[in-house]
Amino acid sequence: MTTLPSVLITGASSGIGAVYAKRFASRGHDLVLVARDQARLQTLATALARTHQVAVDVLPADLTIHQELATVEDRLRSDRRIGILVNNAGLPQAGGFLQQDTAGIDRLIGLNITALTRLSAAIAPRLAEAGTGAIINIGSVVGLAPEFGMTLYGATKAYVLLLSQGLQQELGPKGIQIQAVLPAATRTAIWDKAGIDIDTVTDIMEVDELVDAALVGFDRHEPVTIPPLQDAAHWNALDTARLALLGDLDQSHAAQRYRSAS
Ligand SMILES: NC(=O)C1=CN([C@@H]2O[C@H](COP(=O)(O)OP(=O)(O)OC[C@H]3O[C@@H](n4cnc5c(N)ncnc54)[C@H](OP(=O)(O)O)[C@@H]3O)[C@@H](O)[C@H]2O)C=CC1
Ligand SMILES: CC(=O)[C@H](N)C(=O)O
Repeated sequence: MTTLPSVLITGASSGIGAVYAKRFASRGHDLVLVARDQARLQTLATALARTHQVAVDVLPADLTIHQELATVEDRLRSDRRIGILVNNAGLPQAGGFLQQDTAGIDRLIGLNITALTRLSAAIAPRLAEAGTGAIINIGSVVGLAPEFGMTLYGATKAYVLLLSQGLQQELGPKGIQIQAVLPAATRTAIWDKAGIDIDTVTDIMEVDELVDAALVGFDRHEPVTIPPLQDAAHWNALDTARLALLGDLDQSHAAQRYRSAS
């Protein structure tokens, strides 16, 4: 029996989540796999259990349906073996902002924001009490790039980054490791769901390379890991500029440029 924490991975039926499942299984962690496609989850679970001699549970759930989300929250609250949550399930945006309908907006925000937040909130108190554990949130470089024309999706990923950074501040001192992972274009089924022909994407990372790099960042306890970013100095400069901006805020007076001339 393993003494390592179990890992609950959302969106484990394909792409990035399925590779996280393989990697954590190969490290000897028991798993709980969440997604809608029970058959795919079961096939993966059987293969991983056989290959790595770990226990793999399948917990099918549509995380945009509140009752099904609640089942996963209950599992995170009650199963004390689960010490790592990988918030990976996510939907892309098909079309521009004018093409979004209300049901689609609800679904995208429901999965990319609400489910990720509620699952984090479900596990965090138990991890804080234990003084150990980790939450990995999968964001996207699109969350840094309003220029990419995926405004709604990008906004959900900007939320993932800010939530993760806030949780680092709040929960880091309580012993919980928080990592935001920001992939760029990665070869998975998400492109098809976004209505984009993957063959038209010229620079694309293979999913194994993406997850292996993200896990290097995890093992180094990086708060933010951006596998495709070649020079980490760019991220550091952005963060330094952000802190300088905060230091320049005067809450009591408007800046001179906004004061009337009279
Ligand atoms: N691939 C890329 O280029 C990039 C991806 N990302 C992010 O990586 C994460 C994983 O995406 P990726 O692996 O690429 O895409 P995939 O489409 O391959 O995987 C998405 C996963 O989410 C699950 N999922 C979708 N909808 C729901 C739902 N309603 N409830 C529960 N699970 C759901 C899917 O399973 P099922 O259908 O069985 O429910 C699937 O396992 C996402 O958050 C995405 O935004 C970030 C940057 C780049
Ligand atoms: C299809 C996409 O937008 C991709 N998931 C990304 O985040 O780059």
